[in-house]
Amino acid sequence: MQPNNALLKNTLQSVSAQTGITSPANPFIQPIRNSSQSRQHQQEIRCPAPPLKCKKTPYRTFDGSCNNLQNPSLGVAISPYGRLLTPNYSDGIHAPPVSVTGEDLPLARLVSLVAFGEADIPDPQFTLGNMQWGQVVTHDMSMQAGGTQSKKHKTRCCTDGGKIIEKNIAHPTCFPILVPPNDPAHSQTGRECMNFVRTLTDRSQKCPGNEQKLAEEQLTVVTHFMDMSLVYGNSRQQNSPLRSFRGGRMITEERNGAEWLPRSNNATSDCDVQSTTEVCYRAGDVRVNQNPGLTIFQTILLREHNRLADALAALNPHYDDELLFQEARKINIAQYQHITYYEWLPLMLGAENMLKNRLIYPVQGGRYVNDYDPTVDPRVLNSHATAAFRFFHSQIEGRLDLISEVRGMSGALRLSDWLNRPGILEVADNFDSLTRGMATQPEELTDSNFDTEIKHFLFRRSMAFGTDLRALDIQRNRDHALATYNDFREFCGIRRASTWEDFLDLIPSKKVEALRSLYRSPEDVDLTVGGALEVLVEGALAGPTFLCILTEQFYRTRAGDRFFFEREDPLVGFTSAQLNEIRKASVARLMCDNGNNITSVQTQAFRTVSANNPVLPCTQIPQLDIRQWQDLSYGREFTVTAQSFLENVYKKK
Ligand code: HEM
Repeated sequence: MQPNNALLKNTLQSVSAQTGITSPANPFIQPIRNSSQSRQHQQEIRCPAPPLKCKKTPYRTFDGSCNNLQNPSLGVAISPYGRLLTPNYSDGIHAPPVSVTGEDLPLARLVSLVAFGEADIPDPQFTLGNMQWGQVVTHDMSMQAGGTQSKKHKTRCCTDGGKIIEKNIAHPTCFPILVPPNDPAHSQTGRECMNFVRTLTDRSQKCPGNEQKLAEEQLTVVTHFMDMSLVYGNSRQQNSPLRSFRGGRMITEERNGAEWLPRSNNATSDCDVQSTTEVCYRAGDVRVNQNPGLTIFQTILLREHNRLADALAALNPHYDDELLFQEARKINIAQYQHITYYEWLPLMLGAENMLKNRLIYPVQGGRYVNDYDPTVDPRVLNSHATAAFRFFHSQIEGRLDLISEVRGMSGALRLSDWLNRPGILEVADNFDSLTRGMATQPEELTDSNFDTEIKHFLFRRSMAFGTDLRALDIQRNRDHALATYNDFREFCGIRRASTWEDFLDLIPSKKVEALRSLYRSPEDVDLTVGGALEVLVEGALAGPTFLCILTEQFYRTRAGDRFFFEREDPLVGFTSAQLNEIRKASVARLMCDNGNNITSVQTQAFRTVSANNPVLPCTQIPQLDIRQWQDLSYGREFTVTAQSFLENVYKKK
């Protein structure tokens, strides 16, 4: 079956027409500050040894160790993803899956072109901020080892001219995405190959536990917990260079009256900058610069930390830097977990579904929820990170609107012009205009369409075309050898299909026809593909199979986290009065408090503006009252350290 050329031509034309939209000239003029930081970029990927001893402390470790006291390594940075089902390697250990007939699976790029559309349909209910928060949660929870994501990978599986490098001379981790003949985009430039490097595994990195030749498990290099590791880093070594060690603050750089993320000391390797003076940032996560919306949220969350640290310092001048830092971090993470579980996830997974499956509880005020269960495995599931959660790539919009305080549109950016080039945020009013844009512009409808900007132009770096995120997702599914769509249907209690017609219970007939034209058997359909073609469950933004995986993941992420913010635990929890304040947090409040000069936003910023959700002055958006953190249990004459604070916690019990 031939891909639909006409459709692509139309969309290509409309995208190139967008190039005319405001694309501010290269504006980045700040001198580089030399620092000895951002060592995480050269970090070697080695599985850590288990911690020798876990300390009793109210605070999380940076690397996620000692969250589970019975198994202190569970969920630590640089460890394997979890699995729900046995991997589907064709050799049982390492080789990507093939068809049940023994033949190759259809090319990932062909599947992307034939099974997925690229229609531009704005979502009537949800804003671009909804999509963007999802990427924040993603980056907090996982990052496949060895991936550079936005930066050009050092391992080349294709020549720069787009030809395949022969298997016998290519790097063993190469698994290039082959471009089908007549590809509507790449046939125009003769590209035959898109780079793809396989994820590093417990076996490739010689991690303890897989000395026998067992099936490989891919490694994720960030902590599995929802702990804002993207802001604070995934180890003490990553965290230290991000801290100012004064007043509990993280390092920021002040320019033009605003606080910005600190600059990377190697802009040319960390970003796709066009000059060495162009701004490129560093943060707890190396993906920080990937796209403007992501960098905005990273900045907002960093500014929020410093805002909280300053407020705590004013309230408790006897606290030392470490205590201020850890308390601000604890509040920041709690607010973020609250927003994620009570404001964001209900839109994605459906509030009723979440209540039913104990992902949220109908609690208010300062009431605790004591559902921590040390037997729950908190690790990020491979099927979640590699298939189900990536379905929300469908929400990405290729055009970013610049919106003024009175909610007028003053311009727009083309996404592929600004990937890995964050300096655009420091130009004029762009930071606030794009933040308001995230609260105003609709995201793309969550469906089987993926924006041309990510399907044909991703990371194009001034070239005519780039790579294809949908094809990357499909190839990654095979790299990680996820069990098939049919296997996951069965796992989720849905009838296993034995004929193509059996898929009609969840997938529209046109899409089943597309699958039939691509795959040799219903048994071959990749999870990433089948799951993304299902009709959405009422009230949620995923079909039944993905909803089952996502629900399982977010149950584990809360019930398996000893530090989850709703716990009553006197050591790691909050007082009831403090919990009541945490529950006032919202993404709207974060935008109000941490924009450069944002003075109004709607209360539910993940939802589009409407009569029920009007833009309001920030003064009307509920706000946490930091006075609940005033600590009067010490005399003011001496400095309170994290250690003496802890001793006091014990004394009180
Ligand atoms: C403009 C926005 C975004 C861009 C450009 C983007 C791009 C990418 C890229 C390039 C990868 C790695 C692909 C690979 O090599 O396998 C990736 C991985 C991923 N993305 Fe996105 N993404 C965006 C937004 C989102 C959103 C909104 C979500 C979910 C709500 C999401 C979820 C994921 C997940 C779960 C992964 C795998 C993470 C891991 O390594 O374990 N992304 N994305």
